[in-house]
Amino acid sequence: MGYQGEDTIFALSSGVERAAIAVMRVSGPDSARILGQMCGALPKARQAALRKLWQNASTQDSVLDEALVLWFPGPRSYTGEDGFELHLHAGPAIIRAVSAALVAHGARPAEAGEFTRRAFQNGRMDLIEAEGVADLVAAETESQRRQALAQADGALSRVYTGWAERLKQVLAWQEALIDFPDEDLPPEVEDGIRSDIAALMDEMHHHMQDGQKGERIRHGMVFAIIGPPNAGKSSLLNWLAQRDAAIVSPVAGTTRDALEIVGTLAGVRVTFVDTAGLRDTDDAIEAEGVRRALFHVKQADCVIQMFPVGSPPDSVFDGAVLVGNKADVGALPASVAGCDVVPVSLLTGQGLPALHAVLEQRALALTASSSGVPLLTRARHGAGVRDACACLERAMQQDWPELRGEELRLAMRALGRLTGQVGVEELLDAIFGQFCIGK
Ligand SMILES: Nc1nc2c(ncn2[C@@H]2O[C@H](COP(=O)(O)OP(=O)(O)OP(=O)(O)O)[C@@H](O)[C@H]2O)c(=O)[nH]1
Ligand SMILES: [K+]
Ligand SMILES: [Mg+2]
Repeated sequence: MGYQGEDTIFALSSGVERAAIAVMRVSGPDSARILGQMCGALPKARQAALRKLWQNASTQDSVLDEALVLWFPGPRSYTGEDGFELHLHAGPAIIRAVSAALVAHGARPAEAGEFTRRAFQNGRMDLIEAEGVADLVAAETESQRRQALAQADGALSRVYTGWAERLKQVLAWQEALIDFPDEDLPPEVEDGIRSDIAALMDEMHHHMQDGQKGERIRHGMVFAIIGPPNAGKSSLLNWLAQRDAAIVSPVAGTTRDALEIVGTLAGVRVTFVDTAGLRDTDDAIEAEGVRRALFHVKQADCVIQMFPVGSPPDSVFDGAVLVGNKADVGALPASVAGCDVVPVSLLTGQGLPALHAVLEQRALALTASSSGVPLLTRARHGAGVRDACACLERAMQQDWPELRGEELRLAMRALGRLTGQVGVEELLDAIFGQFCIGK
């Protein structure tokens, strides 16, 4: 038998909004006893059975609900422990009564992430996969769903365990050098070690450079719309939002506070920020708006720089999508300062599908893996890979075989911490505390 939590825990595992059915999930050593006390003889393992639920089945005292009951004996369960699920009618009074009965029989409410934590401690999944489960529950967009599903399924874990396996090989060669210093080991051994380490470092560097992309998918990106007053920035925001989110008027300096709306581009969550028109001004409030606009430019993953016909900008922000507006009233240049202009008219709608396609391409480029390797999705992963890489760098500079071996071992430890194979006890509270109750 694997890890058993001391307590038997329960939680409502379906959403909290009004629904027809509520799923109560129970896990722990007393599961069989408690289920027996509530519904009599246990149903067949992993097969749904319709049962009356009682406060006490043996005396047929107080029927609580009629429910679908699923019995999951360990270790082939989500947590690896004995557990069961009750699919209840979702009335709040039923949920309260069943919860009270579970407590009366000795179970206690689960803490956030406790089911998945037990699954991890029972070896049902590693830490990276557990984090994928948390992301899956929180996924709102297509790209978040795809990324979390792959991670929960072990795609990212396989990258890290693959690196750890290769390091183990390198370490074996390194130990041969330590154990047989006087033998005539061929010089290829030393060369092989160095080139293997170099190849690993190369892959780690690529992975770290892609690091922001996975986090962009998880958290979403920010696209800031900036430009001079009356360029049509708020008009563009409204078109992206498909509603009148921002005030549009012919008065220059209409927008003061930055205004954010959330949408998606190519399945990626994007927050669009409309900002105050950039210009020198004596108006203190407008000046504060300009200061905030420039702040948003710094924070943004992508800048949409707008200008109206007749007023091309002197300079273009680094990496900006440059949009020329009001194509209906005059001609726009094909490019400004070496940057292509996307010509549009928010008034007539001309050029807007093409602009949308450009923005989608940008969203994809900012989130696509450049190496084909799954993206790292959390700062924790970035820090772990960085640690491993730093050890390898020191290993490369080491001439003493023993010291190089030590650095290789430390690099393996850093990778082991990522998947939860070594020394993570102190991390677990932080990681699983971010889960919702019932997962
Ligand atoms: N002719 C024409 N007018 C436009 C177009 N797009 C916007 N406008 C008008 O230009 C004026 C300014 O538009 P806004 O969207 O408020 O411009 P803004 O950049 O947000 O302006 P500030 O918030 O003041 O910086 C409004 O009167 C719009 O109706 C366009 O494509 N063609
Ligand atoms: K305006
Ligand atoms: Mg505006």
